[in-house]
Amino acid sequence: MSPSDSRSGSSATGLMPVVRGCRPHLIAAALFSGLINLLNLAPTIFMLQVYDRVVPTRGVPTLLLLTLILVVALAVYAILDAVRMRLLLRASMRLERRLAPAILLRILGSPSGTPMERAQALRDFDTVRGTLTGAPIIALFDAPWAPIYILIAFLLHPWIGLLTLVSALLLGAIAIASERFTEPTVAALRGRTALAQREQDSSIVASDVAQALGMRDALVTRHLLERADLARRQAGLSSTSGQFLAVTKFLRQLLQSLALALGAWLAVRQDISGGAIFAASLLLGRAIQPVEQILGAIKPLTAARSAWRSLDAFCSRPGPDRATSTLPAPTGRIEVRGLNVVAPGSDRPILTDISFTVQPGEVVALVGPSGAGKSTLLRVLAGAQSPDSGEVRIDGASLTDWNREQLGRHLGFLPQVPTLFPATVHTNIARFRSVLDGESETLDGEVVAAAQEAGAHDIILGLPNGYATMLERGEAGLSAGQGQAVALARALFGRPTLLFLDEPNAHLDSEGEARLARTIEGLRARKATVIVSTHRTGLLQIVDKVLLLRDGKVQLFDDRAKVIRPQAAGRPADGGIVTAGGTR
Ligand SMILES: Nc1ncnc2c1ncn2[C@@H]1O[C@H](COP(=O)(O)OP(=O)(O)OP(=O)(O)O)[C@@H](O)[C@H]1O
Repeated sequence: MSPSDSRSGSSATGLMPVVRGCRPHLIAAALFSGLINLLNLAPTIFMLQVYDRVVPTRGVPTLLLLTLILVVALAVYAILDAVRMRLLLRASMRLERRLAPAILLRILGSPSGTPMERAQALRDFDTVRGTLTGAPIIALFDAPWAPIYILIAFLLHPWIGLLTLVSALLLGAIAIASERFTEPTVAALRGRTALAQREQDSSIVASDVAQALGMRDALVTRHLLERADLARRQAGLSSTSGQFLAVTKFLRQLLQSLALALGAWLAVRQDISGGAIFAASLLLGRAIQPVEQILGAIKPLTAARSAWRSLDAFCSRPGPDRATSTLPAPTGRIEVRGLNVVAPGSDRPILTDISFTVQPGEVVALVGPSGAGKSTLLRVLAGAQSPDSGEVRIDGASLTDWNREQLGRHLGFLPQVPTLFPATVHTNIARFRSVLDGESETLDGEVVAAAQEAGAHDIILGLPNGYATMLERGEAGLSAGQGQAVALARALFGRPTLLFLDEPNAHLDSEGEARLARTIEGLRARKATVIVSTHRTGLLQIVDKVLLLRDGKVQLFDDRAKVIRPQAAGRPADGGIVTAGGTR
């Protein structure tokens, strides 16, 4: 079963519907928390009974019975505590099962947000899921039980009840003040830490280039400054939280001792029994414990809440889960109508009002100066980037109506940067099909066929482990030409009928270019539609049409024969484009 089949929670916008599915576990955990908190009173009651019943009467059998009851109560307490943790674990697993596929699909399958925002979304999810099984959530469940302890304290004596109530309110107020003080810093720190981590990761990946360009010291200084700033803010936050914690600890000790003193005074006045002196102190401790726990849990709970909000906002954006139709395999007709793309975060046009039609089996060369928009156009055609307006139709159906996974199997895309994944060459070429369908000889055959069609078979056999060569860091372990050859084989895997190739000859020698020309001839022979961008002119001799882009606009789209100057025998192919305006 593929993730797209199992994303039960992905169709709803936002996360609440899925979280509602965890409600039974959370309600049960809350109920168990109630029982646990009631059983938490067992030692207090035991002590009251021992002082007031056993000691005055010297009743050893009563003591034995009371001890037995206490042992049973504490054992049940321990069991319930373990069951409560199991319930929370199951809620967390459920969240993982129901939400992780939807979030991963959104992260990997939709253009929602920048890559950094998408990476952050998964970290946010892990924070939320982790909080569900940790001490902070337990503190939340225990908090409502403080009033019960206060009530019992009132039953002991109104003065003891009042002191317990005041103590809980005082410590509660400190908890709230601490939250108010620290929340903005926690949120800001979280964003800055994530940014600093991403910047450090980028520097590590590009450290070789930085060294070559003499940028090492500057980068080290930049990160040190960043780290110093973060450390300063973290220290400020810890110091504020620490002060609140210190005040809380002081008050706790003081109030418990005061409870003891108050109990003793009431006992001297014979208002309460001797046992109630210690019970008063214990009860006060129990009543303020949940408050203290909440104080300690504020930081993680605030972080989890802010992670939750960002995740909810991310999941409320348009996702990949629009209902799409499974259509017949495309024949390869491409219609582009009024396509416009602007640079992200600005209104600078990259592509303006692009319209053209390519018939099945045609080979089109996409040419134009650097920055003309060729790569952007190919990315839009392949569905790797969404246009700001206009549309691309494949066999009459808009790209947005196609089931992307289905269309992807009929589509080959060679991006300008090969973008190989950390896996074996085989897995890369097979587009990770083995993960869904398992290894098979048929799959091996298809991989080798694609590599042969791309002219990459011999290159791959020359790698240390051939097709099993592990690309630890994508194409980093390969030469530029090898990386491009593997990426071309991946584009040709599964004999696609639509091919979008971005400068496939960028790293090829003349022999490689001739091989590429044969590959494209082969594609034309099997009626595949090919749009290939190139700066080199050799390929122009074998295409059917030429599309010239300049400043993001179509300058010319016509049959090759009408626009390319024929190649003179014995001359290197310059393939100059001839238009009414002269040679380009
Ligand atoms: N992510 C981006 N953010 C902002 N501008 C971008 C982005 N990607 C591309 N551009 C801009 O879009 C324009 C077209 O870029 P594109 O890579 O499509 O050109 P190209 O014709 O393929 O160039 P080349 O031949 O050098 O590869 C350029 O001006 C580039 O600065």
